[in-house]
Amino acid sequence: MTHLKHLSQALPLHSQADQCWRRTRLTSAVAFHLRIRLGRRCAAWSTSYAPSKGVKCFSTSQAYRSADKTNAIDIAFSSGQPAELPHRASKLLHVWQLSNAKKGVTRQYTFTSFSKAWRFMTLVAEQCKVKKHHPSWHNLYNKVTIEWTTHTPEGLSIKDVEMAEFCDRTANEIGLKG
Ligand SMILES: C[C@H](O)[C@H](O)[C@H]1CNC2=NC(N)=NC(=O)C2=N1
Repeated sequence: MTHLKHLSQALPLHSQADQCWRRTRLTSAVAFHLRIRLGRRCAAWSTSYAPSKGVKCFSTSQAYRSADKTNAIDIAFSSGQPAELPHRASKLLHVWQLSNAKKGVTRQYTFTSFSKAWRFMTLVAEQCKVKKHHPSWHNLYNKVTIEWTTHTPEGLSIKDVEMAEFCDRTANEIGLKG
């Protein structure tokens, strides 16, 4: 390495300046290129698969790829769903858990009384009639456990996500314990 230092020192002054100018141009061109690439990736990541909590714009392509895989592949979506489904589904996952071989989502609500749990179930049942979509659920006193999945086309569909969002809104309006 030392001989390189000697070589550059031996170069005429205008040649050293030229080298320096080239290096500067190269560095800023690379930086610009990286900013564009990473910027695009982060934009794609945040609009398609980013979870609502803990969204991170990863600065390396490796981290981006693994994060992308985790969120895109870990849910078994039904076929023929709208483009916004992965994003809306991933937003649920801070309170819902994947179930049924990752083809469904499940959540347990705890209310302060049986009558609040029953009111919740009544409102959800009314919405099931509207959407023609029905849960698998269980009630024990003030607790309701509910699971959404789609049998045809098999997987997690937009109807499951819409119903899960409806459940969260309704439960919050009624008021949860704690
Ligand atoms: C014919 C009728 O629309 C279907 O059987 C509906 C009824 N409710 C449903 N509910 C759920 N959760 N998944 C379905 O695939 C489903 N299918």
